[in-house]
Amino acid sequence: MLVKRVFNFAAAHNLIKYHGKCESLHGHNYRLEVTVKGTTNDEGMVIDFLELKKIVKEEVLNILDHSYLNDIIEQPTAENISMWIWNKLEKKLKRKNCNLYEIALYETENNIVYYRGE
Ligand SMILES: Nc1nc2c(c(=O)[nH]1)N=C([C@H](O)[C@H](O)COP(=O)(O)OP(=O)(O)OP(=O)(O)O)CN2
Ligand SMILES: [Zn+2]
Repeated sequence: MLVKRVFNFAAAHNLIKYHGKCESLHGHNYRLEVTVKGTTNDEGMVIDFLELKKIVKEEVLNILDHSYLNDIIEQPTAENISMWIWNKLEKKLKRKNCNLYEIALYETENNIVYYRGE
């Protein structure tokens, strides 16, 4: 069973190794979807939505929201940001009954990256 929670954060970046308009400093309102896969526990939950929110807030949003991403992630494309988020969350979301399944990062409503650890 898959359980997903949706988050939003705003951040600025410039893609230094990219030749085009995204070389210049600009920002996005990112939509982040974190999906956990597993089986239900005694409480009937794969993972408590509130716990998922706390972990993502502490590990990701408190760092990335309203940040200049280049200070945190080298060449912060949606692909590289997704991998960084995966690496921050994978161990924190590993349980007997579930683990991290997918990161979906929407840079715009049309530009989306999905990462499942490979
Ligand atoms: N594979 C990737 N390609 C691009 C990335 C990326 O992270 N991965 N990033 C950018 C720019 O940073 C940015 O996303 C471009 O955004 P925007 O100009 O808003 O994109 P669109 O022109 O497609 O605008 P829409 O409103 O979504 O149509 C570039 N490429
Ligand atoms: Zn951009």
